[in-house]
Amino acid sequence: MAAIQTTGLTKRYNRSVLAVDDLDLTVEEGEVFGFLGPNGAGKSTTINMLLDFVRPTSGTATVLGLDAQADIAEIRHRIGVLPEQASLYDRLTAREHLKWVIDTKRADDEPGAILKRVGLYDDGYRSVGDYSKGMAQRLGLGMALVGDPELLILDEPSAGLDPTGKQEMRRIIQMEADTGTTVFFSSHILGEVESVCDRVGIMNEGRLVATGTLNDLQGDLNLDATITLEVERAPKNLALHRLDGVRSASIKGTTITVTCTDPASKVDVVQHIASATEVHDIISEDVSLEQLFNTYTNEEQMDEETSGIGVTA
Ligand SMILES: Nc1ncnc2c1ncn2[C@@H]1O[C@H](COP(=O)(O)OP(=O)(O)OP(=O)(O)O)[C@@H](O)[C@H]1O
Repeated sequence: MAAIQTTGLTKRYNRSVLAVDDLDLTVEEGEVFGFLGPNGAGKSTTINMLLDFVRPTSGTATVLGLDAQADIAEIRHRIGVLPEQASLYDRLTAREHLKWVIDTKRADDEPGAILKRVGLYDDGYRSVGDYSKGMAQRLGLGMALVGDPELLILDEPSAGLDPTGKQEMRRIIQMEADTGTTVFFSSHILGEVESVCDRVGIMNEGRLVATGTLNDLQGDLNLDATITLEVERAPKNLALHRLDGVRSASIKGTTITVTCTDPASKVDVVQHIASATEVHDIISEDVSLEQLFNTYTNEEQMDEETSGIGVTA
Protein backbone atom coordinates (compact mmCIF):
# COMPACT_ATOMS: atom_id res chain seq x y z
CA MET A 1 0.00 0.00 0.00
CA ALA A 2 1.23 3.46 -0.87
CA ALA A 3 1.61 5.93 2.01
CA ILE A 4 0.34 8.72 -0.25
CA GLN A 5 -1.40 8.41 -3.58
CA THR A 6 -2.99 11.15 -5.65
CA THR A 7 -4.79 10.69 -8.94
CA GLY A 8 -5.54 13.62 -11.18
CA LEU A 9 -5.46 15.86 -8.11
CA THR A 10 -6.25 19.42 -9.16
CA LYS A 11 -6.82 22.69 -7.32
CA ARG A 12 -7.97 25.83 -9.02
CA TYR A 13 -8.29 28.80 -6.64
CA ASN A 14 -9.93 31.02 -9.19
CA ARG A 15 -9.95 31.38 -12.92
CA SER A 16 -6.39 32.52 -13.16
CA VAL A 17 -4.70 30.35 -10.49
CA LEU A 18 -4.31 26.69 -11.26
CA ALA A 19 -2.27 25.85 -8.15
CA VAL A 20 -2.10 22.06 -8.68
CA ASP A 21 -2.71 20.58 -12.08
CA ASP A 22 -3.63 16.92 -12.54
CA LEU A 23 -1.17 15.52 -10.02
CA ASP A 24 -0.47 11.79 -10.03
CA LEU A 25 1.88 11.09 -7.16
CA THR A 26 2.79 7.94 -5.25
CA VAL A 27 4.88 7.89 -2.11
CA GLU A 28 5.71 4.36 -1.00
CA GLU A 29 5.64 3.20 2.58
CA GLY A 30 8.95 3.62 4.37
CA GLU A 31 10.52 6.06 1.93
CA VAL A 32 11.75 9.58 2.48
CA PHE A 33 10.27 11.64 -0.32
CA GLY A 34 11.37 15.20 -1.06
CA PHE A 35 8.64 17.30 -2.64
CA LEU A 36 10.50 20.07 -4.41
CA GLY A 37 9.74 23.17 -6.34
CA PRO A 38 10.20 26.92 -6.39
CA ASN A 39 7.89 29.27 -4.50
CA GLY A 40 4.33 29.06 -5.77
CA ALA A 41 4.83 25.66 -7.42
CA GLY A 42 1.87 24.13 -5.59
CA LYS A 43 3.59 22.20 -2.80
CA SER A 44 1.65 23.63 0.14
CA THR A 45 -1.64 23.39 -1.74
CA THR A 46 -0.94 19.69 -2.36
CA ILE A 47 -0.11 19.11 1.31
CA ASN A 48 -3.23 21.01 2.35
CA MET A 49 -5.35 18.78 0.12
CA LEU A 50 -3.78 15.67 1.68
CA LEU A 51 -4.81 17.03 5.09
CA ASP A 52 -8.27 18.19 3.95
CA PHE A 53 -7.47 21.82 4.75
CA VAL A 54 -8.15 22.60 1.10
CA ARG A 55 -10.71 20.77 -1.03
CA PRO A 56 -9.58 19.65 -4.49
CA THR A 57 -11.36 20.99 -7.55
CA SER A 58 -11.07 17.48 -8.97
CA GLY A 59 -9.13 14.25 -8.50
CA THR A 60 -8.57 12.05 -5.47
CA ALA A 61 -6.02 11.58 -2.72
CA THR A 62 -5.41 8.76 -0.28
CA VAL A 63 -3.18 8.80 2.76
CA LEU A 64 -2.22 5.45 4.33
CA GLY A 65 -4.82 3.94 2.02
CA LEU A 66 -7.58 6.13 3.49
CA ASP A 67 -9.61 8.74 1.68
CA ALA A 68 -8.17 12.20 2.36
CA GLN A 69 -11.64 13.67 2.85
CA ALA A 70 -13.91 10.92 4.20
CA ASP A 71 -11.33 9.41 6.57
CA ILE A 72 -9.45 12.53 7.61
CA ALA A 73 -10.01 12.00 11.37
CA GLU A 74 -8.30 8.62 11.26
CA ILE A 75 -5.58 9.97 8.98
CA ARG A 76 -4.82 12.82 11.38
CA HIS A 77 -4.65 10.36 14.24
CA ARG A 78 -2.10 8.18 12.44
CA ILE A 79 0.17 10.79 10.91
CA GLY A 80 2.34 13.64 12.19
CA VAL A 81 2.30 17.06 10.54
CA LEU A 82 4.67 20.00 10.69
CA PRO A 83 2.76 22.81 8.96
CA GLU A 84 4.51 25.62 7.12
CA GLN A 85 3.84 27.95 10.05
CA ALA A 86 3.69 25.86 13.22
CA SER A 87 1.54 27.76 15.71
CA LEU A 88 3.16 27.93 19.11
CA TYR A 89 2.07 29.83 22.21
CA ASP A 90 4.79 32.11 23.53
CA ARG A 91 3.87 31.72 27.18
CA LEU A 92 3.70 27.94 27.21
CA THR A 93 6.72 25.71 27.67
CA ALA A 94 7.78 23.02 25.22
CA ARG A 95 6.58 20.37 27.68
CA GLU A 96 3.16 22.02 27.86
CA HIS A 97 2.91 22.07 24.07
CA LEU A 98 3.77 18.40 23.90
CA LYS A 99 1.41 17.51 26.73
CA TRP A 100 -1.39 19.23 24.84
CA VAL A 101 -0.73 17.24 21.67
CA ILE A 102 -0.34 14.00 23.63
CA ASP A 103 -3.73 14.57 25.32
CA THR A 104 -5.43 15.58 22.07
CA LYS A 105 -4.10 12.52 20.26
CA ARG A 106 -4.74 10.32 23.30
CA ALA A 107 -1.17 9.10 22.95
CA ASP A 108 1.01 7.72 25.72
CA ASP A 109 4.28 9.46 24.88
CA GLU A 110 6.47 10.91 27.59
CA PRO A 111 7.25 14.60 26.79
CA GLY A 112 10.85 14.19 28.00
CA ALA A 113 11.50 11.34 25.56
CA ILE A 114 10.28 13.43 22.61
CA LEU A 115 12.26 16.45 23.77
CA LYS A 116 15.37 14.25 23.76
CA ARG A 117 14.68 13.09 20.22
CA VAL A 118 14.54 16.67 18.95
CA GLY A 119 17.42 17.92 21.11
CA LEU A 120 15.33 20.15 23.40
CA TYR A 121 15.48 18.20 26.64
CA ASP A 122 17.35 20.90 28.55
CA ASP A 123 14.97 23.62 27.32
CA GLY A 124 11.73 21.78 28.01
CA TYR A 125 10.65 24.02 30.88
CA ARG A 126 11.34 27.32 29.09
CA SER A 127 8.56 29.39 27.55
CA VAL A 128 8.79 29.00 23.80
CA GLY A 129 8.58 32.77 23.35
CA ASP A 130 12.32 32.72 24.09
CA TYR A 131 13.08 30.01 21.57
CA SER A 132 15.14 30.59 18.43
CA LYS A 133 13.53 29.82 15.08
CA GLY A 134 15.45 26.53 14.95
CA MET A 135 14.29 25.49 18.41
CA ALA A 136 10.69 26.36 17.55
CA GLN A 137 10.91 24.27 14.36
CA ARG A 138 12.32 21.35 16.34
CA LEU A 139 9.49 21.64 18.84
CA GLY A 140 7.02 21.67 15.92
CA LEU A 141 8.65 18.49 14.66
CA GLY A 142 8.52 17.00 18.16
CA MET A 143 4.77 17.73 18.24
CA ALA A 144 4.48 15.93 14.90
CA LEU A 145 6.23 12.90 16.38
CA VAL A 146 3.62 12.41 19.12
CA GLY A 147 1.73 9.13 18.82
CA ASP A 148 4.52 7.43 16.84
CA PRO A 149 3.06 8.35 13.43
CA GLU A 150 3.37 6.02 10.46
CA LEU A 151 3.81 9.00 8.16
CA LEU A 152 5.33 12.43 8.72
CA ILE A 153 4.24 15.29 6.47
CA LEU A 154 6.57 18.26 6.84
CA ASP A 155 5.99 21.52 4.98
CA GLU A 156 9.33 23.30 4.49
CA PRO A 157 10.80 21.98 7.77
CA SER A 158 14.07 23.84 7.25
CA ALA A 159 12.59 27.19 6.21
CA GLY A 160 14.31 30.07 7.95
CA LEU A 161 16.88 27.92 9.73
CA ASP A 162 20.60 28.65 9.74
CA PRO A 163 22.95 25.98 8.35
CA THR A 164 23.36 24.31 11.76
CA GLY A 165 19.60 24.28 12.25
CA LYS A 166 19.09 22.75 8.81
CA GLN A 167 21.66 20.08 9.54
CA GLU A 168 19.99 19.29 12.85
CA MET A 169 16.60 19.03 11.12
CA ARG A 170 18.05 16.63 8.54
CA ARG A 171 19.55 14.53 11.33
CA ILE A 172 16.20 14.21 13.09
CA ILE A 173 14.37 13.39 9.85
CA GLN A 174 16.97 10.73 9.05
CA MET A 175 16.64 9.28 12.55
CA GLU A 176 12.86 8.97 12.17
CA ALA A 177 13.23 7.46 8.70
CA ASP A 178 15.66 4.89 10.11
CA THR A 179 12.89 3.61 12.36
CA GLY A 180 10.70 2.94 9.31
CA THR A 181 8.54 6.08 9.37
CA THR A 182 7.55 7.35 5.92
CA VAL A 183 8.57 10.97 5.51
CA PHE A 184 7.09 13.34 2.94
CA PHE A 185 8.56 16.81 3.06
CA SER A 186 8.54 19.86 0.89
CA SER A 187 11.41 22.17 0.15
CA HIS A 188 12.32 24.73 -2.46
CA ILE A 189 15.99 23.86 -2.10
CA LEU A 190 17.26 20.74 -3.80
CA GLY A 191 20.53 20.76 -1.85
CA GLU A 192 18.58 20.47 1.36
CA VAL A 193 16.95 17.16 0.51
CA GLU A 194 19.85 15.47 -1.24
CA SER A 195 21.32 13.69 1.74
CA VAL A 196 18.06 12.45 3.24
CA CYS A 197 15.71 11.63 0.36
CA ASP A 198 15.25 8.25 -1.25
CA ARG A 199 13.29 9.91 -4.06
CA VAL A 200 12.24 13.39 -5.05
CA GLY A 201 9.38 14.85 -7.02
CA ILE A 202 9.84 18.25 -8.64
CA MET A 203 6.81 20.53 -8.99
CA ASN A 204 6.72 23.52 -11.27
CA GLU A 205 3.71 25.74 -11.90
CA GLY A 206 1.34 23.17 -10.43
CA ARG A 207 2.63 20.23 -12.40
CA LEU A 208 4.85 17.35 -11.35
CA VAL A 209 7.69 17.67 -13.85
CA ALA A 210 9.97 14.87 -12.58
CA THR A 211 10.12 12.06 -10.04
CA GLY A 212 12.84 9.61 -9.14
CA THR A 213 16.12 9.32 -7.32
CA LEU A 214 18.58 12.12 -7.95
CA ASN A 215 20.63 9.65 -9.97
CA ASP A 216 17.56 8.83 -12.11
CA LEU A 217 16.90 12.50 -12.72
CA GLN A 218 20.47 13.17 -13.72
CA GLY A 219 20.38 10.20 -16.08
CA ASP A 220 17.07 11.33 -17.62
CA LEU A 221 18.49 14.73 -18.40
CA ASN A 222 21.56 13.36 -20.09
CA LEU A 223 23.69 15.78 -18.16
CA ASP A 224 27.13 14.25 -18.19
CA ALA A 225 29.44 13.89 -15.23
CA THR A 226 33.14 14.28 -15.97
CA ILE A 227 36.08 12.59 -14.32
CA THR A 228 39.73 13.47 -14.91
CA LEU A 229 42.60 11.24 -13.81
CA GLU A 230 46.30 12.02 -13.60
CA VAL A 231 48.18 8.80 -14.21
CA GLU A 232 51.79 7.59 -14.17
CA ARG A 233 51.62 6.80 -17.90
CA ALA A 234 48.63 6.56 -20.21
CA PRO A 235 48.17 2.92 -21.16
CA LYS A 236 47.33 1.96 -24.74
CA ASN A 237 44.10 0.15 -25.64
CA LEU A 238 42.17 1.17 -22.55
CA ALA A 239 38.88 0.80 -24.47
CA LEU A 240 37.12 2.97 -21.93
CA HIS A 241 34.22 3.60 -24.28
CA ARG A 242 33.27 -0.06 -23.91
CA LEU A 243 32.43 0.45 -20.23
CA ASP A 244 28.73 0.92 -19.43
CA GLY A 245 27.75 4.54 -18.90
CA VAL A 246 30.82 6.05 -20.59
CA ARG A 247 30.03 8.60 -23.29
CA SER A 248 33.54 9.61 -24.33
CA ALA A 249 37.15 9.43 -23.26
CA SER A 250 40.27 11.35 -24.23
CA ILE A 251 43.94 11.06 -23.32
CA LYS A 252 46.41 13.97 -23.33
CA GLY A 253 49.85 13.06 -22.07
CA THR A 254 49.25 11.61 -18.61
CA THR A 255 45.76 13.11 -18.24
CA ILE A 256 42.73 10.96 -18.98
CA THR A 257 39.31 12.66 -19.18
CA VAL A 258 36.13 10.59 -19.27
CA THR A 259 32.54 11.79 -19.50
CA CYS A 260 29.89 9.49 -18.06
CA THR A 261 26.17 9.49 -18.73
CA ASP A 262 25.68 7.73 -15.41
CA PRO A 263 27.60 9.17 -12.43
CA ALA A 264 27.69 5.68 -10.93
CA SER A 265 29.99 4.55 -13.77
CA LYS A 266 32.81 6.69 -12.48
CA VAL A 267 33.85 4.01 -10.00
CA ASP A 268 34.18 1.46 -12.83
CA VAL A 269 36.22 3.96 -14.81
CA VAL A 270 38.66 4.52 -11.96
CA GLN A 271 39.00 0.79 -11.29
CA HIS A 272 39.54 0.06 -14.97
CA ILE A 273 42.30 2.66 -15.29
CA ALA A 274 43.86 1.77 -11.93
CA SER A 275 44.20 -1.84 -13.07
CA ALA A 276 46.38 -0.65 -15.96
CA THR A 277 48.47 2.13 -14.43
CA GLU A 278 49.16 4.03 -11.24
CA VAL A 279 46.63 6.79 -10.60
CA HIS A 280 48.07 9.94 -9.01
CA ASP A 281 45.00 12.15 -8.80
CA ILE A 282 41.26 12.06 -9.49
CA ILE A 283 39.08 15.11 -10.13
CA SER A 284 35.36 14.48 -10.33
CA GLU A 285 32.85 17.04 -11.60
CA ASP A 286 29.24 16.10 -11.23
CA VAL A 287 26.15 17.77 -12.53
CA SER A 288 25.40 20.42 -9.96
CA LEU A 289 22.12 20.30 -8.13
CA GLU A 290 21.53 23.81 -9.31
CA GLN A 291 21.85 22.77 -12.94
CA LEU A 292 19.48 19.86 -12.38
CA PHE A 293 16.84 21.91 -10.62
CA ASN A 294 17.04 24.76 -13.10
CA THR A 295 16.61 22.41 -16.00
CA TYR A 296 13.33 21.16 -14.59
CA THR A 297 11.96 24.44 -13.33
CA ASN A 298 13.55 27.06 -15.60
CA GLU A 299 14.58 28.86 -12.45
CA GLU A 300 17.26 31.46 -12.91
CA GLN A 301 17.72 32.14 -9.24
CA MET A 302 18.47 29.54 -6.65
CA ASP A 303 19.06 29.84 -2.98
CA GLU A 304 22.70 30.81 -2.67
CA GLU A 305 23.35 27.89 -0.36
CA THR A 306 22.80 25.42 -3.17
CA SER A 307 25.13 26.91 -5.73
CA GLY A 308 28.17 24.85 -6.39
CA ILE A 309 27.02 21.84 -4.43
CA GLY A 310 27.73 18.72 -6.46
CA VAL A 311 25.73 15.54 -6.47
CA THR A 312 27.94 12.78 -5.25
CA ALA A 313 27.74 9.58 -7.25
N1 LIG B 1 -5.78 30.59 -0.73
C1 LIG B 1 -5.32 30.90 -1.94
N2 LIG B 1 -6.04 31.67 -2.78
C2 LIG B 1 -5.58 31.97 -4.02
N3 LIG B 1 -4.41 31.54 -4.51
C3 LIG B 1 -3.63 30.78 -3.71
C4 LIG B 1 -4.05 30.41 -2.39
N4 LIG B 1 -3.07 29.63 -1.83
C5 LIG B 1 -2.09 29.52 -2.77
N5 LIG B 1 -2.43 30.20 -3.89
C6 LIG B 1 -1.65 30.27 -5.13
O1 LIG B 1 -1.48 28.96 -5.60
C7 LIG B 1 -0.18 28.79 -6.17
C8 LIG B 1 0.53 27.67 -5.45
O2 LIG B 1 0.83 28.10 -4.12
P1 LIG B 1 1.43 27.13 -3.01
O3 LIG B 1 1.48 27.89 -1.73
O4 LIG B 1 0.72 25.83 -3.03
O5 LIG B 1 2.91 26.91 -3.58
P2 LIG B 1 4.21 26.41 -2.83
O6 LIG B 1 4.94 25.57 -3.81
O7 LIG B 1 3.86 25.79 -1.54
O8 LIG B 1 5.00 27.75 -2.60
P3 LIG B 1 5.78 28.27 -1.31
O9 LIG B 1 7.05 27.51 -1.27
O10 LIG B 1 5.94 29.70 -1.61
O11 LIG B 1 4.87 28.00 -0.12
C9 LIG B 1 0.52 30.13 -6.06
O12 LIG B 1 0.30 30.82 -7.27
C10 LIG B 1 -0.25 30.81 -4.93
O13 LIG B 1 -0.21 32.22 -5.08
